[in-house]
Amino acid sequence: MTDTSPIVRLRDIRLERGGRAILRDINLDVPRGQVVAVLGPSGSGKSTLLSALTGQLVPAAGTVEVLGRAVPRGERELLALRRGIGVLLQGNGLLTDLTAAENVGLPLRTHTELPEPVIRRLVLMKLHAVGLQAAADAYPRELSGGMARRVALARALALDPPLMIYDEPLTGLDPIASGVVMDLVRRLNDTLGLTSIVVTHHVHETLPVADQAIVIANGGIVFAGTPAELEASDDPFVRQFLKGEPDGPIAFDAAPRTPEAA
Ligand SMILES: Nc1ncnc2c1ncn2[C@@H]1O[C@H](COP(=O)(O)OP(=O)(O)OP(=O)(O)O)[C@@H](O)[C@H]1O
Repeated sequence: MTDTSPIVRLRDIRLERGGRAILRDINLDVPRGQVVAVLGPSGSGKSTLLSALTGQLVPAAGTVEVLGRAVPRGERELLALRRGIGVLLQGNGLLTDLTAAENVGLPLRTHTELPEPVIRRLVLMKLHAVGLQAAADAYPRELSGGMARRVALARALALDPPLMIYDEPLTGLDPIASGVVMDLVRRLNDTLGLTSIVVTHHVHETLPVADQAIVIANGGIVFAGTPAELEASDDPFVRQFLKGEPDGPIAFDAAPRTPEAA
């Protein structure tokens, strides 16, 4: 039977950093199979939200369920959960003295006891999935920014996680490389049966491949809906964010300012 429960479920979440509430009253369901864009101005708390999904940040209030279970506290259980979450971080995180293939093979060598020929085969499959099989023996410095991002993506996919999290996947990429990466995010999501959460402020590159979008601002979710609904919204928060205007209901420094957020 197909599991129709949300792959991520947040209920009444409050997230604090340094004793200050960054996000409050967050409720969110991420349905399986979707690409969900998490948008918001710099400093609004997008990365903070992600850290609650991976168990790096324990909420001050509320519940977080990922992959059908409450995010655990224990180190061993957290490691098991994280094997089911592929994370592509902003800086790629590729090891410079390893080839593309060795970078992609790293999670397989660290977390499985698969024999070397099987690992080699899996690595080539992952590189093929991102269109870079021919670059297997190249070092990161020999790759363009877009290619390096795709190698990092192949590595995030190495353990076949059902949930992919992308934190600003387009940072530093030109428009063509950005298009290639976002197309890949969508295609891999659909062909591998994944769910993808894409945190970004690259709204116009991300919305075309997203099923749902949420906008975070002023310490909460100010919009949740489809990209078409987002574009059509006349909510002042949404309009200000989409137009990138400094004046409006979103505080310029994006720090929560209301008394209850203190
Ligand atoms: N370790 C920390 N201690 C204290 N405050 C923090 C910490 N990390 C982040 N913050 C604060 O939390 C707020 C949200 O930061 P966060 O990185 O989640 O925002 P973001 O939306 O991901 O921003 P960006 O788009 O710039 O990456 C910011 O005001 C930031 O200064």
